[in-house]
Order: sequence, then C-alpha cells, then structure tokens
Amino acid sequence: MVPAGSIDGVDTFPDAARRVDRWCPQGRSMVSTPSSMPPAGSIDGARRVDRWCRHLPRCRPQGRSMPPAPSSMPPAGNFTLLCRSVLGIMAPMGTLPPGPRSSLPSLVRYLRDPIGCMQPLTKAYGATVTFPGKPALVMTGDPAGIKAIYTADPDTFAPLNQDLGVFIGPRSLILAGGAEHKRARKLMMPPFHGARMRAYGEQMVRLAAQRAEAFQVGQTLTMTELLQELSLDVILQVVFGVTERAAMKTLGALLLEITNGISPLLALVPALRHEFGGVGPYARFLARRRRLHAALDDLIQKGRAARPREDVLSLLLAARAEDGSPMDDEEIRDQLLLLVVAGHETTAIAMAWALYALHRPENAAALGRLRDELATLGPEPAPEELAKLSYLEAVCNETLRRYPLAPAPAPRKLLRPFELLGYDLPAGVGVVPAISVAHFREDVYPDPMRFSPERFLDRTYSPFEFLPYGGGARRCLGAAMASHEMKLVLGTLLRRHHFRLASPKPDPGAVRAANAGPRYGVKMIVG
Ligand code: HEM
Repeated sequence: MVPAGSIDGVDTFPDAARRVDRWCPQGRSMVSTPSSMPPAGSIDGARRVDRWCRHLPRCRPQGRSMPPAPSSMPPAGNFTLLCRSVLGIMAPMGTLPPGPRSSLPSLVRYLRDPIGCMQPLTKAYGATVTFPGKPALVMTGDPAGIKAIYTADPDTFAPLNQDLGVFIGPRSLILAGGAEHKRARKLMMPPFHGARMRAYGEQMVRLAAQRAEAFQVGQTLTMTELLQELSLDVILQVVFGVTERAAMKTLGALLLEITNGISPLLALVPALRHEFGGVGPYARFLARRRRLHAALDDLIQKGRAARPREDVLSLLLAARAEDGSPMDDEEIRDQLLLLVVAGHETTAIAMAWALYALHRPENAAALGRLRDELATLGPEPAPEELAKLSYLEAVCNETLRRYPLAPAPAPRKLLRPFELLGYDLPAGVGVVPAISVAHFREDVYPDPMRFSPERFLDRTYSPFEFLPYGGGARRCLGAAMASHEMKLVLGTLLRRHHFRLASPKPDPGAVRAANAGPRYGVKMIVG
C-alpha cells in the first residue's frame, strides 16, 4: 500500500491512501473523483495525492508500476505547484480537477477540431478537466457534474464573458445575471414557448417550400449558406415581424454583415479588439454595428406605432414585468440582436449537419427510413403533421448529439464556492458543462461516433446526458423554435427533392463564430 504520508500533509487523512492506491496503477485514467468517494478529511490534501502522487519519487519505492505521465500533464511537485500559485498560472489548483498545464494547445485544437478536441483530454484526465487561466475553467462531461451545475441555485453563477457585450449587446439576456436575468427571461419566454410554435409553423414551411421550388436538378447547393439565408428569413418574419420582401433583404443584409463579421479570433481574444485608426476587422465590425443599430431602432419605433401582431418583437413590446414596467428600446434592441446571433446560424448549421449525416453512404438506411416516414403524409401536410413524425424527430436529436453546435457553451462564473463531484471549487472559477464530452460517452451512447437516430427511439436520455441546448436556468430560449424549424424545414426539403453530397470527403467540422459547423459547407447536388 502506498503510504499517503507527508505529501502536502496527507498523512492525517485516512482515505487519501486508498485514493493513491486507486490511481497509481491506472496511470492515465485520471478521472474526476467519483461522488461516491467518502469525503476526505482534508479534501485538498487528498486530492493533490490523487493527481500528483504518481509523479513524485516518494511513490516509486512501493514497487508499483508507474506509467509515464501524459506529456501535457504538469510535472508537478510541491515546488512547481507553489511557483504556479505564486505566478497565478494555476491559482487555486489544489482544489481543482486535473488538467493540462496550459490552455493554449487546447484552444488551438478547439479551433481546428471543435467537436473532437476534448477526446484526448478526456483520455488523459477523465470527463472533468481544468483549464488553467484567469480564471481557471472547469469543464465536465460527467452527467453527475452537469446535473450539479444545472440544478444549482442560479445565483451561484454569473455569466463569464461580459466582454462579448460588444457583439450581442451589453443588456442582452445571455449576459445578464441574477435578478436581472430572471426578469428578462420571464419577459422573453412567452413568445418562445412550445405552444407558440403552431403560429410560426406555417411561415417556416412556406419559406422552405419557396426556396425548394427554385432548386434545379443537377444544381450544386452550399447548404450552410442556403440554410443560413432561410433561417434568417424565418427570424426576420417570425421574430422581427418583417414580411415585406425589400425590407427583409435590407435588414437581412445588415444582420448577416454583423453575424459573419464576428470572427472566432475577435470573439476569443479581446486584445484584438482595437480600431487601429478605423481599419481592420474590429473597426469594420463597429461600423456595421452602427448601421444595424439604426435599422433596429427604426423597426422598434414602427413596432410601437403598429397594432399588436403575432411576431416575437410585437410580444416583447407588449410584455410587462411584475412591477408593470416594459422593456425600453435599448434593451429590446440588444435582445433582438442576441436572438439573431444565437438563433439563425445555429439552426442553419444544425440542419446542414443533418443533411450531411443523412447523405453519408454509411447512413443510407437512416435516410431511407426517414423518406419512408415522410411518404406516409399526404401531398400538403399541415406543419403539425410533419412536426409529429417520430423518426424525423429522432434524426434531429441524433444530429444535435453527434454534431453539437456548442461543444462547450458559455462558462458560468462561480460567485461562491461550489462542490463539483467532490471538488471544492473556489469562487471566481468558471464552470462549463462539456456537451462534446457528454454526447460521446460510450456508457451512454454505445459506438458514439456512429450516426444512429434509432438511439432516440429506443430510449430516452436525461437532460444531463443529452443537452444540445444547454440546461438549467440558462437553457436555450429558442430550443422549441429551433427543434420545430429543423423538423419542418428538413421535412419540406426532403419531401420535394433528392440530394447527394458533392464530395465523399468526411467533414471534421470547424469553428464558425461561436459554433461548431461543417468545415466544407455541405455542398450537395440536387437529384
Ligand atoms: C439548433 C439550434 C440551437 C442550438 C443548438 C442552441 C444552443 C444553445 C445553447 C447550448 C445555449 C447555452 C445554454 C446554457 O448556457 O446552458 C443557448 C442559449 C441561448 N439560445 Fe440557443 N440554440 C439554438 C437555437 C436558438 C434559437 C433559434 C434562438 C432564438 C431565436 C436561441 C436563443 C438563445 C438564447 C436567447 C440563449 C440565452 C439564454 C439565457 O442565457 O438565458 N437559440 N442556445
């Protein structure tokens, strides 16, 4: 048995030794401490042993086979840990789950392979990983950890990326915290409630059918672009209430300028956000934002003057908080911008991934089964009939699982200490449910890389195992709308046309703004 003594004072804590015994022979499997583990007398001390003992010479005389540490693992001894703490690189590492020494390689890997980038880290450290930084980020793909985050009191967290306010409006829902978030969410929820989808379905099907009518046999379509335009049209009509063609075109162009102008580097590296005398990507972005703000202000004024309509903007203008106060124009403008940024590219990418997956040769059976199901409907089915198809729904869910758009959604910053899977995380740390880890767990989704809609017919998954829309108090506001749109648009396109992929090359995905989308745009030939 490995004596746990004298490493960071562990000798006074009896369960530490058992943990060492568990970890040392296993080498690389540095999974997070299971919640079933008895609480350690000194949690800090014991956990440090969990993570570091196999790198310390003290363990070796015990005759255990000590596999080499993974190269990304810090060669930590007390001195190294101390230096890091002093330098602030890994500030409170003593209480955090294991993770790589630097976050930079992971960031680079994320930009190259947003969906698969967590897999090597999961192999090295387990489903819960700490990324050092200021603040450190703890990502967990463990359903128990995800549950702890999503079911915690929402006031435990604040949204972390306040600096993203330049892109999505400083007063937008996604950046609000505490009581402000609760107030805004309550005001914004009703137009996105599942029951409202009936009102929006007709418009979604009509817009998809109009696009599909223009397709010509043999034509090559870049699905990400086409579907982005289509879901922008849906947002313009359903959210903004703009139905007149010319107005849709003008506003649509301004919105696309903004959403396409948010480069991943600008979003991830605040230091690049300088105007540099009016040239460069950030200066261009700010000029576009000014033009868009003017157009949105105009739309809001017209909305206030018009009679109430069915669209989201109209409902937001009429919404009142508990104290009877409405949202002011500036807040509505920020919320509208958020809805476009959060809503149109995400849904478009999800639909493009679905078409890509269905038309891969290995998934021919899934496409066949879906086509058979669609053929059971009459010539002009009501949107609700499409929305009720169970295999179509399973295809959409499997797409969102296999190709998570937000592999790691916006971090939540801890406002107070928080226990996660037995680790006592200090205030200030960011926590992130790692969708890209949760959706690829072998124990939950056997053969996880395979696209298999049948999974969603055979069993149901908990909200901590299947979480394409995040969860808890910040679960995606547009989830019902996105799922509805996916089913109606895919159903409408596939009922009217056959397609094949223009290239057999697999698409590993790439970062597009904040989302993981197809790298090659999903080029398809109309059959
Ligand atoms: C397939 C499409 C979509 C996916 C996969 C998706 C995914 C997500 C995710 C993962 C989050 C973060 C949740 C969290 O932090 O726990 C989120 C937040 C959000 N989404 Fe979506 N989304 C989609 C479509 C939409 C649409 C269509 C809209 C609206 C038009 C929308 C509006 C929002 C808003 C407003 C938030 C912030 C919620 C809050 O902070 O309270 N999303 N979405």
